[in-house]
Amino acid sequence: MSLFDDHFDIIENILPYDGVTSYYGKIFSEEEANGYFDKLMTEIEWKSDEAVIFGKLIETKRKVAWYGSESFSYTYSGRTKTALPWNKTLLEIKGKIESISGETFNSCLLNLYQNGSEGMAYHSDGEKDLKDNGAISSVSFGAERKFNFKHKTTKKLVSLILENGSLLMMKDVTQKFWLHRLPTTTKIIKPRISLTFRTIDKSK
Ligand SMILES: O=C(O)CCC(=O)C(=O)O
Ligand SMILES: [Fe+2]
Repeated sequence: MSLFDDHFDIIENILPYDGVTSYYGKIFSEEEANGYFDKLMTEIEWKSDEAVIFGKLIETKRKVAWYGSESFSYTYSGRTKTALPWNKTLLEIKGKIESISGETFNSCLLNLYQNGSEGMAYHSDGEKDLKDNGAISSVSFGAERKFNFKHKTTKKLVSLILENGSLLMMKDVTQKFWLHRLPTTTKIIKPRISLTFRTIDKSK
């Protein structure tokens, strides 16, 4: 299948300035997306996330997993993790987003939020192991959730809904100027999985 066989209602840039973040909408059919959701629930080695906050080791409710092309180690929130090898499902999804976007990725952080009480606070993904200004692709399965961006200095807010089977691509200087979060909500009672594909720069 060529790039041009796919037609999406892409929003080229949801940000008004200081970065490029494209929303491709649903890149998988409802049926495909639900199939991937079920596979990822059972195939992925989900673990509670651990973070060191104010010198204390805490466990988050959100579950995570870390996969990659090599057994990369990845440090965030003061903890180092080692990537598991890709499985068939992840390679399929990775292939699809690479063909759509023309970008390549060598690792993926997966998040499982059981319901709206679980989210992720404002942060940017400019970790030192990542390629500078490398694209970060976030694919969503399951419950639709709101997603917010906040500019680091102007405090401008941008909000969108991440649909089942959708792709959001943060590129260029987005991480440098904007924070993003998955806000919690009492309205959502179903689980959501996100896959955030990244590029680890081994020379760093
Ligand atoms: O779940 C999401 O869509 C966001 C995840 C995220 O920001 C991250 O893993 O860094
Ligand atoms: Fe993030």
